[in-house]
Amino acid sequence: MSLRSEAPLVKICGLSTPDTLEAAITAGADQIGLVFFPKSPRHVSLEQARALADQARGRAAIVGLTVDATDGAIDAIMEAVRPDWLQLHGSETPERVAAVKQRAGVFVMKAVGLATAADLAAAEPYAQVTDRILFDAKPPKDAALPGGNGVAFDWTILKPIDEPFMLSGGLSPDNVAEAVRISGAAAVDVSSGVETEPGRKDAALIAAFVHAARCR
Ligand SMILES: O=C(O)c1ccccc1N[C@@H]1O[C@H](COP(=O)(O)O)[C@@H](O)[C@H]1O
Repeated sequence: MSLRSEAPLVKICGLSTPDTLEAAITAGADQIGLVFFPKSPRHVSLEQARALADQARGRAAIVGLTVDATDGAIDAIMEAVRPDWLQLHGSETPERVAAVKQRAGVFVMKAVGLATAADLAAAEPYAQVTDRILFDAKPPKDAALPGGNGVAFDWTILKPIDEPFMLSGGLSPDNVAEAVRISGAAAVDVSSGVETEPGRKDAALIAAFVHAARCR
């Protein structure tokens, strides 16, 4: 059982404007996420991402989120954006995660979708090849996106996990403190819970989320 007392690391994902990026950094976010997935309302071009990354560099860790990206796409992101982390949010195998990590030479986190405790077994093969496991909710059956759906899951199933992990899925300023308390997460990640509509981040919600995550 994980009984954490220190404040969790906070990642704000899907930032796409200089103003909301600045709001996340000012609020004290540890990591900022840039989404490279054209189906997402948070997708950014390489040019947009390069400018946002330049604004964030040295102030918060930069995470590039990809979904089953090709080597060419990974190379293009690494060259243009130079993220500190890659977040692999598709159906990448452990072998693919290891290959991406070696190719890119940065930290890699792998998202694993959970609905029930039985789904935890899917994370085991990634333990040796990833720098962090990100437990997210399994997407709804008809979802267009593999993440960023604002769907939560039963956080109690994470209680037995000993290794530090990141938690996402339907987190918001209203529930993040309880989610950390119940799950024991070392880090939290939010996208739609700090938006007023899909893809539109809100500075006040971002500040409220960071505050709520840290003040338990
Ligand atoms: O945010 C997106 O648009 C996205 C697209 C494709 C894969 C993952 C995506 N976001 C990640 O999904 C989870 C949960 O997000 P939410 O807070 O429930 O909206 C989070 O890890 C985001 O990084």
